[in-house]
Amino acid sequence: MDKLTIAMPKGRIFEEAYELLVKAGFDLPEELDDSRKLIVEAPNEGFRFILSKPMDVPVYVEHGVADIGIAGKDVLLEQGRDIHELLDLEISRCYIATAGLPDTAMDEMTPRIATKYPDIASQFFRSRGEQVEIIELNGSIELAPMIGLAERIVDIVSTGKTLKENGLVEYDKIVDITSRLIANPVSYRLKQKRIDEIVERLRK
Ligand SMILES: Nc1ncnc2c1ncn2[C@@H]1O[C@H](COP(=O)(O)OP(=O)(O)OP(=O)(O)O)[C@@H](O)[C@H]1O
Ligand SMILES: O=P(O)(O)OC[C@H]1O[C@H](OP(=O)(O)OP(=O)(O)O)[C@H](O)[C@@H]1O
Repeated sequence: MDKLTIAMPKGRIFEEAYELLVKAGFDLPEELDDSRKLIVEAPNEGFRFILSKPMDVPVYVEHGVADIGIAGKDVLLEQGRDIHELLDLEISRCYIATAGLPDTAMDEMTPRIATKYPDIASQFFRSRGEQVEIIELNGSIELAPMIGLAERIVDIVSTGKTLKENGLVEYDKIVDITSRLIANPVSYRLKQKRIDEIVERLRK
């Protein structure tokens, strides 16, 4: 049987995704959860896991070097890649929102928006007919309004703790986010039976 390659995101989605796979009864090697290896075999399942940055999971899947993978809906919306979304895993729940300093209007000619999600942010402001300048950052997005780099941010909110502790408030909720099981379209066609079995076990 052909080995199935599964792209797993490292970082905060990993723990919940790993737990979900264990709950679904998959026989996973301990080293998947407890090593620095980037390729981990699960011989009893006929799987091979590759461990990548969350933003890179859809890249591996789109190029077909991973058959399936787990990715945040935020990453899927931002990248708009040619992949199939198979299942909402309902893990790593959060949402994307605009936020900024309290009681501030966006009354500049072209307000600056700091974000890790330039596409989602542009689309949101375009849909409201507002012209903005997008400033792309890689993390600590909440810093931007505090230090005068931007009037608003577009970022993930989960507990709201980061906004609160930095004296920021939420303005608009843009979209709810959870992690999804995704597949390469060709892999899905060729290995549909095995992939559907995985989907069914995870759905339960
Ligand atoms: N606060 C949060 N609560 C729940 N899920 C989150 C939260 N922040 C991000 N996520 C989800 O987890 C994914 C990012 O995970 P993580 O923070 O580990 O990676 P990252 O942002 O690439 O971080 P780093 O670059 O520090 O590795 C996002 O795509 C999103 O779907
Ligand atoms: O609402 P909360 O529960 O506080 O979570 C939201 C924070 O979590 C994420 O940041 P992350 O920890 O990934 O840090 P980074 O943006 O600096 O990478 C996100 O970008 C927010 O800053």
